Amino acid sequence: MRKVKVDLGEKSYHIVIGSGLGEELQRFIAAADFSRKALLVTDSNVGPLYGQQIKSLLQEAGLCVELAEIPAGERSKCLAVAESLYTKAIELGLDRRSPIFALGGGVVGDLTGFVAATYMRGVPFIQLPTSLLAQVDSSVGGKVAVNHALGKNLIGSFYQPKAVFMDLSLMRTLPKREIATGMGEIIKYGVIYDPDFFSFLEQNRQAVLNLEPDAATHMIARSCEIKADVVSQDEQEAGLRRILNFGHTMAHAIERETGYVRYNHGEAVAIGMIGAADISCRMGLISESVKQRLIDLVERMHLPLLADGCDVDAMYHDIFHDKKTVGGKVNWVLMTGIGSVICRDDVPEDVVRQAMAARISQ
Ligand SMILES: NC(=O)c1ccc[n+]([C@@H]2O[C@H](COP(=O)([O-])OP(=O)(O)OC[C@H]3O[C@@H](n4cnc5c(N)ncnc54)[C@H](O)[C@@H]3O)[C@@H](O)[C@H]2O)c1
Ligand SMILES: O=C(O)C(=O)C[C@@H](O)[C@H](O)[C@H](O)COP(=O)(O)O
Ligand SMILES: [Zn+2]
Repeated sequence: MRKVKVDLGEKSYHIVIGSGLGEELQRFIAAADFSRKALLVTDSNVGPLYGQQIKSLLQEAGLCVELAEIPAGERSKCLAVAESLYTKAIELGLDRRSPIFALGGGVVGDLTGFVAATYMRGVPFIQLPTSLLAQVDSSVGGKVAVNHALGKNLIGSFYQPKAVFMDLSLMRTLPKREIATGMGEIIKYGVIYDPDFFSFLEQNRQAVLNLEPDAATHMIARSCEIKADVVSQDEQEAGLRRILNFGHTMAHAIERETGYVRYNHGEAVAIGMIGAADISCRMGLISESVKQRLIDLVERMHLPLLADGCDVDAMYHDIFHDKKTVGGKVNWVLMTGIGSVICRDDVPEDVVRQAMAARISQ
């Protein structure tokens, strides 16, 4: 078992990483000051696999738990589904100390966190991430949100969980495509922070894709350490935290233009990272060979290099809804090498358009 601390003063919490974490979770609940009534939110794929098992664990720990199942998929990350969860919470009589647990991927985590942040102005929230992407990224750091028809994650808050329990054994049912999806965000950590981690991924590609225990534990723990380090220094994205958004300016435009269904988030991030590397190259910040190293790793992790169903004008329009766009200026996270990035708000329109055109299937 590994533990990583997210150091945020009174809001600090631990990420617990291991296989079969039931007892750890029960000990945490026993020590917490929660009301008895609790809500466990999951989705229609994860619920049938693990819903009852986790519900029983929580009941054994003394909670009176109701299971709420939302339809699987990004489309559920919306205000209408959030409202159905508020209704459930009110009907169950959840009070200000009632914990809400998110059991699932990033969709369940972001949506449930948003509900926990806003129901009665905030109730305890615990992340039980089950997808690779959720374990390495979305369950950590407290960004909670729902999507709006006009853009990704546009309605949200910063709301930290009380704890995160990552049980690697729950990922044995994860489809291969979802493992590759998680790799999109994992590669990001190598690019923005840690060249040795990037090399580790290059050298252990098959072991990490197979989620072999040692390789997977290192990959997940190192990703969490990097995210925890960044978030601990800049919880609300005043500066440094922007680097966690590497690849996301184009990714969010691709997701919006394809209705949030054609590409998984981590796939869109993979395409967006190459787009950002391309801009970096055109701006003279990196060489072609550095960009190619990223392209090679993305491709070898079975992630897409090009987006179908997008056009440059629409994507260019979308980036002005990005949260890093301030005063009409888009803040791009660009590479200066493998392991280092900078923010630039002076990328010319034609450079952005050329890089976008290069990422679109013709
Ligand atoms: N808050 C953040 O910091 C942050 C960071 C990264 C991504 N995100 C968000 O996370 C979302 C993407 O998360 P995701 O990739 O986990 O998508 P997801 O939640 O849709 O999960 C992917 C698929 O895998 C299934 N699944 C999950 N765990 C499983 C398991 N153990 N066995 C079998 N199937 C399982 C789900 O039902 C779903 O069909 C996006 O909305 C993205 O914007 C948020
Ligand atoms: O935690 C962060 O900070 C991130 O940017 C992580 C991203 O991987 C994640 O997709 C996040 O939800 C994007 O945030 P947004 O603020 O661009 O919506
Ligand atoms: Zn992301």
